[in-house]
Amino acid sequence: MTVNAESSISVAGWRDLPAAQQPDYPDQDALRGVIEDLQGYPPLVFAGECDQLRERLGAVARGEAFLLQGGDCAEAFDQVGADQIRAKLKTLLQMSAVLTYAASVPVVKVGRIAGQYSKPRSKPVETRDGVTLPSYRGDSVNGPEFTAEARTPDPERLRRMYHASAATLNLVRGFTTGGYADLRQVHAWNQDFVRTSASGQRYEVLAREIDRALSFMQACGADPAEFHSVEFYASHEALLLDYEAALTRVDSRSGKLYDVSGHMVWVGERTRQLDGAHIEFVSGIRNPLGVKLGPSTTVEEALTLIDRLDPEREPGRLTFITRMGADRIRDRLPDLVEKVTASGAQVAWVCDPMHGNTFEAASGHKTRRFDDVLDEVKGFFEVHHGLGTHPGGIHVELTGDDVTECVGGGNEIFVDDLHQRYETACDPRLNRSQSLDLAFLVAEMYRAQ
Ligand SMILES: O=C[C@H](O)[C@H](O)COP(=O)(O)O
Ligand SMILES: C=C(OP(=O)(O)O)C(=O)O
Repeated sequence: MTVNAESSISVAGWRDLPAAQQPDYPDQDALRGVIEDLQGYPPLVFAGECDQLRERLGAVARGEAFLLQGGDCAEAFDQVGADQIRAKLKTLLQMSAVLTYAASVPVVKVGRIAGQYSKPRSKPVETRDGVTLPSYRGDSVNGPEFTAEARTPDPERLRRMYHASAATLNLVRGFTTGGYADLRQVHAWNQDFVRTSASGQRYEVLAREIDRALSFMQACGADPAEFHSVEFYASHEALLLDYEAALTRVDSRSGKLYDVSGHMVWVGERTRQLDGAHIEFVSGIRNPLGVKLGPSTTVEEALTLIDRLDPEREPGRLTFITRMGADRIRDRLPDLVEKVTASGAQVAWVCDPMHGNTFEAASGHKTRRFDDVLDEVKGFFEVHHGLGTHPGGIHVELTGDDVTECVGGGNEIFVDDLHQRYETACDPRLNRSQSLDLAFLVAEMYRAQ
């Protein structure tokens, strides 16, 4: 890889276009200094890994695999610890084991991890007791504390994001290849969950079937390498374009540009304007791309996004992550899927059942109901079943910790419990038990089809 893509093949076109949701840095010289440094830092991921993920997502688009994408709403610098990273990974591995069995296809595992530090916000400022300050935009931009100092965008935080992402990826690579992800161990954790969770009985049949399948494999002497390590990829929202551009490099093998800040990047619902900087930027990189599609998305927008981002119609290049809301998915999704499919494009369709289902509880906590999350996934499966298309996966905000941020689930959390462990830096996440509930329930849906 050569450094600084902007001096060779260009991704610089985005600079002439309006870029939504960018921080207003008071010190532009400091920003330039950090960006120059970042341009010289080593890649966090390799182009070949991005290509491999694109191939895996190609299988999702063709209906031969399922995508499990999940992790924090917003990673935080003070949460880059072994325990937190291990707990997230453990939860994703447990979910993936259940889904693999139920779907009988490979599950492509992608974390919202090692780079998910930047948040688009509905409002640029926040007012408390008559004091107005810039909104918190993620640890890569400013601090969550409500003081003028913390809320002032600081470019040094971009450097911290790079180092936090590198440390996280390093540990994730160790965990996923160094024995921690052994399928028998993951299955034992799931059995433990089934035994101890309030809703566990419901999942006993499935857990027993998985147990028998594993025992059968063992009796046959089958012990494939895939049982002992997993492929795991990192993704985040490509929001801060100065950072993403600084980490965009020319791949020496192909001469093409890759954003080496993560394997997959996505463009969010608030920044996917067709004439905006974000779509222009990602159109120039070879990473597999996601685009979030909310309930206002028109068929024309979806088709234009395909023309811009996947002109070669390459399965795996583009994933549409729909986030309609439980009450709208059955209305809004069918037309999009039908017309996109009729156009001949082979995108992967993935359901984010979180972002269309947020509401504010009387206590002031932003929350989501587990039942709405589940209902949106159900609607997603129903729509695809009705059209004969592939429900390609789920994209979920979750943590491995026992937080109390979303209400409902097997070990029911009530609105009055929210204050107990409400720790998210931005939006509410499913906790470990709710995440596993979701995996078992999605597995049941898959089998019902
Ligand atoms: O995670 C997504 C967005 O950043 C988040 O939903 C925005 O939340 P806000 O409406 O509180 O700004
Ligand atoms: C901001 C996010 O989602 P959306 O763009 O769908 O609102 C997110 O996934 O963090």
